[in-house]
This record gives sequence, structure tokens and C-alpha cells, in this order.
Amino acid sequence: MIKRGLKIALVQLSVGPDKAKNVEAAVREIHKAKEMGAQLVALPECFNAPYGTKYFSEYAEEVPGGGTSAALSAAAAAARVCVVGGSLPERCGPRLYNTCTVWGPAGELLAKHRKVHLFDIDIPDKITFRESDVLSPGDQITTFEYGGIKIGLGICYDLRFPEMAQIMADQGCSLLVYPGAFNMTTGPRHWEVLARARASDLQLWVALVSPARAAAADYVAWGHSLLVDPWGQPAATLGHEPDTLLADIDLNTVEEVRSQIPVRRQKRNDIYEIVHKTNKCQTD
Ligand SMILES: O=C(O)CCC(=O)C(=O)O
Repeated sequence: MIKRGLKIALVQLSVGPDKAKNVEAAVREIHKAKEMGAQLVALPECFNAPYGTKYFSEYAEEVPGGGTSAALSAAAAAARVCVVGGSLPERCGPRLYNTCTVWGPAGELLAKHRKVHLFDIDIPDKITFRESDVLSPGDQITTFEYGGIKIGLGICYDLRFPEMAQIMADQGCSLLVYPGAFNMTTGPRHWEVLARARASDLQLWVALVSPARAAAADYVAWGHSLLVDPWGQPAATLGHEPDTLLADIDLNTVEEVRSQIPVRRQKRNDIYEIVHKTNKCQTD
């Protein structure tokens, strides 16, 4: 069988308060990943700023147009790789978004995804977080093609919404990439199980990319960036230190699982259905 696929790198960056240093580190890791053979390099959620509602406005930039977008575009072009640029706080007029950009190997913007589901939770004595105090939600589902693979994008909390992943699978995705930063409460409980649920339900590859854990940060990320195969099995995983996961996405595995367990054809669309409502309002 001819091997069809893509070598991907998930870069578990250490993120601190110095934006320029964060972006420089990301660029350095993109080049290192390319040297290791990666064709697609993915960064974590909020990779250019500490994660927290009090930081979003200070670190926000126009996307594209800001310095971080320019640096990612230039790095993708110089390394000739596809870069899934984690996420960064985006400023658009009076609004702020949590936004992922994707850059092609000529430095072109291939996709832009604004986090659709904002992270608002309250677990007493553990974690209370309200992104919606400062961020606006995106209103579109985002997919793009690279290296013959259709890829779907979500950001962190988006992972909890199976309908969104289902629509991306229905649109032909074989890989879903979620830059994310789960925490020390929900990380150990849900990070891996959610990735495995999406992968096994939809019979596709799922990649989660976290920042490295920084014990002194206001928000302590769980780490454990992870790739799950279309059987729902972890194919590779990191600890919580800064590190890069390098792995092959094999498209044949998608077809193998889908033909051997044909749930996609066995769905009962006569009794249930998921509907994608395209939203024509987002203009920028
Ligand atoms: O869903 C979770 O438990 C964590 C989500 C999160 O940290 C985020 O959306 O940034």
C-alpha cells in the first residue's frame, strides 16, 4: 500500500510574559521542526502571551497585520512548512477574539479560526474562568487543505463540542488540530479522553497542542500534547516540559478504520441529523 500522509510536529512551547521572546521561541522551534522533517508544525493556544483574561487586551494584535502574524508568515515561508499558529489574542475594532492562523509554505494565510466556544466554567475551589468577560466568540467552522489532507481547526474548549467536530469530519477532514491549554483540574480528567472520543467517534486523527507547564504562572497548563489515531489510541504524547512531538499522520489508517467499522454509512439520518448553519455575518 502506498503511504499517504504528513509528518507533523506539535510544539509544546514554554510561554512567558515577554511577547517578543515567545514569538522568537516559536520561530526557532518551527525551524527545528523542519530540520527534523516536519511538513506541518503546530503551536499551542495563546503562544505569544500568558493565558488569562487580564492579559488578552494588552497582548492583542490585528490578525493578519500584527507582528505575530508577520513573524509566523515569514517563518512558514523561510522553513517552507505549513504552520498552524496556535492562537493569539486578536483585536478587531472594539472586539477581542482568541484566534488561530494557518500559514502555507509561501507565507500565505491559509485559514483563520476564531474560538467558537468561549471557556466559561466554574468549579468551586478549583477553577473559575470567564473568557466571555473580555472575548467575543467566532461564528464559523474552519477547515483547510494541506499536503492532500483536509484539516479542521478548533481552539481548546471547542474540543468539548462534538457537533463541531462532526461537521468538520462531514466536510472531509482526516485530521483535527486543537491548540489548547487545559489546566490542572480539567487536564487530568478530560484532555486525553476528549481527544480519544473525537478520534474514535469520527475515525480520524486528532492533535492537541498545549503550552508547557509553568508552575509559577497564574494559569497552569496541563501540557501533555497528544496525537490520537483514528482507532482512538494515543499514537504519541508528551509530558509537561517544553518539548516537540514529531509523528506521521497516515491517511491509510483513516480509510482502514472507516471501512472496517463502517459507522459513517450506518448512521440513521432518517431519525437524527446534525445541521451546519453557515453564518454569513462574519466579514473580517
Ligand atoms: O475545557 C477545559 O477544561 C479547558 C478549556 C480551556 O482551557 C480553554 O478553552 O482555553
